[in-house]
Amino acid sequence: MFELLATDPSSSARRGRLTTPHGVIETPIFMPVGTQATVKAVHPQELRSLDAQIILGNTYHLWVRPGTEIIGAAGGLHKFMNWDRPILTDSGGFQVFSLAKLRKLKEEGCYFNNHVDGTPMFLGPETAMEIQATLGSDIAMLFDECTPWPCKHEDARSSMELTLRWARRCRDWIDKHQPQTGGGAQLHFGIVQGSTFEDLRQRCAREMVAMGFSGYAIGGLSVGEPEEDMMRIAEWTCPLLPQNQARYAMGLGTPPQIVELIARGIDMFDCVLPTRLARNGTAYTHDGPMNLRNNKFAKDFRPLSEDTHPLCQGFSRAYIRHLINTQEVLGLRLISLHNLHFYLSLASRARLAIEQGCFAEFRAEVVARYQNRPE
Ligand SMILES: CO[C@@H]1O[C@H](CNc2nc3cc4c(=O)[nH]c(N)nc4cc3[nH]2)[C@@H](O)[C@H]1O
Repeated sequence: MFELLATDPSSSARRGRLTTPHGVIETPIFMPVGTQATVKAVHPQELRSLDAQIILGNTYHLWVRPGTEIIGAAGGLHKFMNWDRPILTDSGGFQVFSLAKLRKLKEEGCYFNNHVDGTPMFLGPETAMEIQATLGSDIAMLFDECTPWPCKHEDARSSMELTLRWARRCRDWIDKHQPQTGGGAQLHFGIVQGSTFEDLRQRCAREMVAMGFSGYAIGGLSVGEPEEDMMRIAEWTCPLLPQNQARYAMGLGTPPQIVELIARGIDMFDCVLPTRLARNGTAYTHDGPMNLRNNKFAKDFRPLSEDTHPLCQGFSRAYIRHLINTQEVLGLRLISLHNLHFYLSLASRARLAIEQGCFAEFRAEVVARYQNRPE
């Protein structure tokens, strides 16, 4: 259940609260990505110290390895990974198209050879629902086709119509196998497709909402489309999604993109950038990304940042640069913790700004100060 707690007079930003079987999520929220049952290099207790309220898992990856038999025998994904707060699992559609080999897309679903050992597999709407029921995630995403970008209107339409037919099959599966609602019941989010076409996005939103899910994601974003298209798609779609349900922009984004999407009515975000870029030495700051491998930090003994996680305090830029250059594990851990702190506190500052009626000033400050070029 999603409660709308406050709205911003200067934009479509909202302050909300989403209740799930493993806990309450305050929105707007950033969700650290934990694809293979771990947020890379970060301990669950560190995630709690970062105030991570919900993390992501992935159906495709966990089904391929270690497999649902093992995770089921462990009692589900929470027990398996020792994480007792909410988990959202993506349905696997995106990863099948971005990772698997020799894919054959059919009406019933997708046949492919998995990316690890080439074993032939099949993933369709009902299979994706069954896997996520076994994982026991708090929020399960419907099985959809992430429409590639760019594409022609007719291709976007047929892809979006396939996503709607698959959504119907997910709906029927849920009604048959998980009819209970509330309490410990798994939530299911629909995913709106339609590429960069307003008519398709609006038709998909209307038909997805008519099937009645617990929340809605905007899919088909962060696939290479220009930022202005990303923002326009959010503007077209959010007004057609229920005010009293959560909206989730999948795979997004940079700090300014997140703030601009909050302003357009998005409540939930996931992005690999804070953890992925940490592994190549890039730390986020309010003034933009800072690549610590750069020679100019060789004798820079200032702290990583004035605004960082307690576990990252006491380490200089020069020291962290040394760790990254020598592939020392502590280097990627420190920057991962710092970047997750940056993204999670950005969301927390947005929540406070909406509550205090100063979101417009917060938005202007974040966007003006952040320079997309690495320092
Ligand atoms: C730009 O970074 C690359 O791109 C990914 C982020 N971008 C992204 N767009 C997505 C769209 C969808 C979708 O339409 N449907 C479903 N079910 N899941 C999705 C997951 C998505 N993730 C990162 O993984 C990274 O590789």
